[in-house]
Amino acid sequence: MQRIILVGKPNSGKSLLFNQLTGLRQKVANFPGVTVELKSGQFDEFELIDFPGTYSLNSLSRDEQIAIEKLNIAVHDEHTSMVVCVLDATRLERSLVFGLQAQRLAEENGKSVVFVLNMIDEVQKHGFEIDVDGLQQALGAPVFALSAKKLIGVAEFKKALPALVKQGKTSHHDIPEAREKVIERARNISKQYGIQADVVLKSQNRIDRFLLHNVLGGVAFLAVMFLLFQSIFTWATPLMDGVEWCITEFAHWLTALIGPGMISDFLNDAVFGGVGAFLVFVPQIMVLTFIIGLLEDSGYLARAALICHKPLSYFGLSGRSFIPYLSGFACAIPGIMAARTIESPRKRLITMMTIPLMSCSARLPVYALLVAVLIPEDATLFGIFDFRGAAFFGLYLFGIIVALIVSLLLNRFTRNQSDEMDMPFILELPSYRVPHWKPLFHRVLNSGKYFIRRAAPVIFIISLCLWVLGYFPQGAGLQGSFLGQIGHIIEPIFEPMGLDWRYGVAIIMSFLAREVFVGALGTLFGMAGADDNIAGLAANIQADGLTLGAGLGLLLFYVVALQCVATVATLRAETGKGSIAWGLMAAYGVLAYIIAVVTFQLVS
Ligand SMILES: Nc1nc2c(ncn2[C@@H]2O[C@H](COP(=O)(O)OP(=O)(O)OP(=O)(O)O)[C@@H](O)[C@H]2O)c(=O)[nH]1
Ligand SMILES: [Mg+2]
Repeated sequence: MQRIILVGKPNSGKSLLFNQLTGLRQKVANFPGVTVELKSGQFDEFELIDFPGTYSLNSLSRDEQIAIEKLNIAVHDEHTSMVVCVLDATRLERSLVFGLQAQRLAEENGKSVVFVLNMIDEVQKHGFEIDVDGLQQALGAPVFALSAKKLIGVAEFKKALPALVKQGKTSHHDIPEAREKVIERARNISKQYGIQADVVLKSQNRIDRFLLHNVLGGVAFLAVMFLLFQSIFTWATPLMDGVEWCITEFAHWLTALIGPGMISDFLNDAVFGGVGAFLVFVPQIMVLTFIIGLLEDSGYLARAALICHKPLSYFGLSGRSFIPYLSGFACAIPGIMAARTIESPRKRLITMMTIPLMSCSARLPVYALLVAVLIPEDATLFGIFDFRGAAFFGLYLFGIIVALIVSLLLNRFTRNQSDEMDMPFILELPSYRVPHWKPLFHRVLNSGKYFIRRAAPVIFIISLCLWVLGYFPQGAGLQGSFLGQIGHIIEPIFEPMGLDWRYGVAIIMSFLAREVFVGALGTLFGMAGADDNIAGLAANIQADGLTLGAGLGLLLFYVVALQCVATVATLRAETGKGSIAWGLMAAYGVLAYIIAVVTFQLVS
């Protein structure tokens, strides 16, 4: 199959164009360095490959190096027929530095080149027009002006591309090799055909004067972060109540239909109690995805990274660590992958090792459940903020603080002379944009679907096993059941945390996946006879008398413990060392246990 490769400056809209051409849904966001791996899809009869963005052929960061290596391989490959180079029309000069280098590389190897002048809608919005024919002449290759977002010119491009690929017309232009010369030519071309950069920058600067201000910028940053975590709780509550109501009503209806007996016990305890208790929290994960998506699409993230650079560098991290950290709030795995954009190998390693301390969405159900148990519903902070929301913020903050302390220690232990010379922190600030709503809503829906698909089967199987072990021998009650007997053996481990064996079983099971904690507890409490309040697990736990110290200790345990096999596998792949990955799992496990025990002893 003939291959088309899609290259260009970071944040120029390659992935969005890739999605429009292939119908796939690769991640698109408004900051440089979103795509860190090659992604492949099909367009027409061709294979289309989306590359990570690169500023030039001599780059330092890991993701760009990978892209450059792969680009070199691709242009030598006989299957590659065309290089499509995406230019950001609002930042023509910067796009052309890599664009011209890529054109030279492609033409040297006999591949044809086409330029896409993307973001043309933003140029038009400012009342400008670009002389596409002139630009075409200057570059000596076809140029398609389009907007991958507003779909201007995309249909024409789709129509013309196959013929151009088949034609395979290659030409040779005299493009200089030296970087300075390339920069000079890029500047000349953009001066002649591009729009004046300050037109676009003006409105951006006005906002940045506030958001990047020494003091106000910091305050705005903290406010944004606080609102983020507050809203996870407050926005999601009505949705969660809705889901809970539906599950409870359905459970009552179905069990009434079936009548009492073993099947009805099973449905109540394992299915509605276990899987149902977990489903209640899915809206929260969707709200979190929505808010992170808003931040990513608006262009604020790059500013936040800039604000955080100085404070983060005290801990041996870089401003570039911020975006991987924030991705870690959704899930550690893409967060660890995103760390590839960090230039310094040591900072990259420290960032990867501490990302698992960012509270990922799998912890949300556990937090929400225990916070609901420990804090009364109508408690407010200063009469405005929901106390439960503030507690959420506190938990996330605790994870961040532990991550910073661990980074500081790792930085002390691994520092050596050679990397004392820090590279300057350079990050391109993207334009502020209105979020692209449709993909954002798709992403939100997908996050819910993905979460259910990933966790529900595991929770179902575990609930089933727990239920069988807890139901038999029949009539012995939960305490006398097989599960109870096993539970009593492990109980001494959890006693110092102030927890009985039922929590112990749920904690051990949650090393498979954190969400299992909620499902397992749901099943266990369901079997203990509290089944008139099926999905209302929080109320059941409250009635059972979980103490504040033990509950708080348990929460902090979940903040710190690394209970995710997939994360360990990713850490192993990205660091190249299994010992680091498994070592971290053990170390965070022990630390979490100690924190929980100390909290229980202090608070009780
Ligand atoms: N206004 C406008 N925005 C666009 C257009 N194309 C892409 N964008 C936005 O530009 C941002 C970057 O898009 P991506 O497709 O992620 O860019 P990329 O080139 O793949 O970036 P990297 O993966 O970081 O190299 C996103 O916020 C897109 O919504 C366009 O034609 N017009
Ligand atoms: Mg991309």
